[in-house]
Amino acid sequence: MEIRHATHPDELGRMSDEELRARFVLSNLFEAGRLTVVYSHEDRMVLGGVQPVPGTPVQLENYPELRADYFCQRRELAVTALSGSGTVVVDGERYPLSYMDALYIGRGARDISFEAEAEDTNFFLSSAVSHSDYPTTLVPQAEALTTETGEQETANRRVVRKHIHEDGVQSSQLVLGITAPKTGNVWNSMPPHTHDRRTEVYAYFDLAEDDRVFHFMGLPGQTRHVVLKNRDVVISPSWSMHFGVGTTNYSFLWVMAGENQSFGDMDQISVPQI
Ligand SMILES: O=C(O)C(=O)C[C@H](O)C(=O)CO
Repeated sequence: MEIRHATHPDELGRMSDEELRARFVLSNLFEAGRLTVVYSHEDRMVLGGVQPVPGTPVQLENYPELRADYFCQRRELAVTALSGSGTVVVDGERYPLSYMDALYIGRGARDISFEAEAEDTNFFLSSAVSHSDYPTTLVPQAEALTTETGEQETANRRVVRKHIHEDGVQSSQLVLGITAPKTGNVWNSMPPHTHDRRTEVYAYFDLAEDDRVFHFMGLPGQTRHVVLKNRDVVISPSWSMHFGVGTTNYSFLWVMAGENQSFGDMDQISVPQI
């Protein structure tokens, strides 16, 4: 399991573009028949991707770095389908997952595997340390709390779906949803914000081969950016702004962990402050 260390804001301005990507961007998480996971010391989140081949299930391993008897001994896990459809099997119970469905798996689940029904089925994994037991629960896309925000005039009208959140499926730390700018809209998370109490990870998807998202990070007045392709993932430390603009519209999964689970606990940054 690859380890990504935590970052002080002072380091950001000194990093080369390559160092920036090596610290914050996870590329190539999704490879046919493989499960790839990365341990981030930002709120101890584990992030991963699996693209099972139909007919060949992939088992969630126990990684020695966790010093645990099994992956979810002290952790909760969310599995979200970014494309395709399949089944997540948790201790013998089968949970069908289609595009934009999410499965919350509570602490204590021992035996977890991933099966694909369709070609190009991609499941994104996000996990945080858990101090409570909450039931494993499927959240189909249609049952996510769905709202719209932003304005067409400023190219940021978008649909925000919340799958795991304070007023919905309970978790110890994870707060997770999917946002999709509408056709002709390209900006996300405008105006930008920080939430010093939570790390946030964005996994961009639904991008065509030739499209890219320019994702901005850093302190106000000290922004850096990374250029991301389909299914690239970017880690935002709690002190960092996180917003992006695409060469087209796209979808992105956002997942947070940290001190609280309050979605509204954020400090807005006005555009001139960026
Ligand atoms: O487009 C948005 O606005 C978002 O989806 C914001 C994310 O959910 C987020 O960054 C929450 O902190």
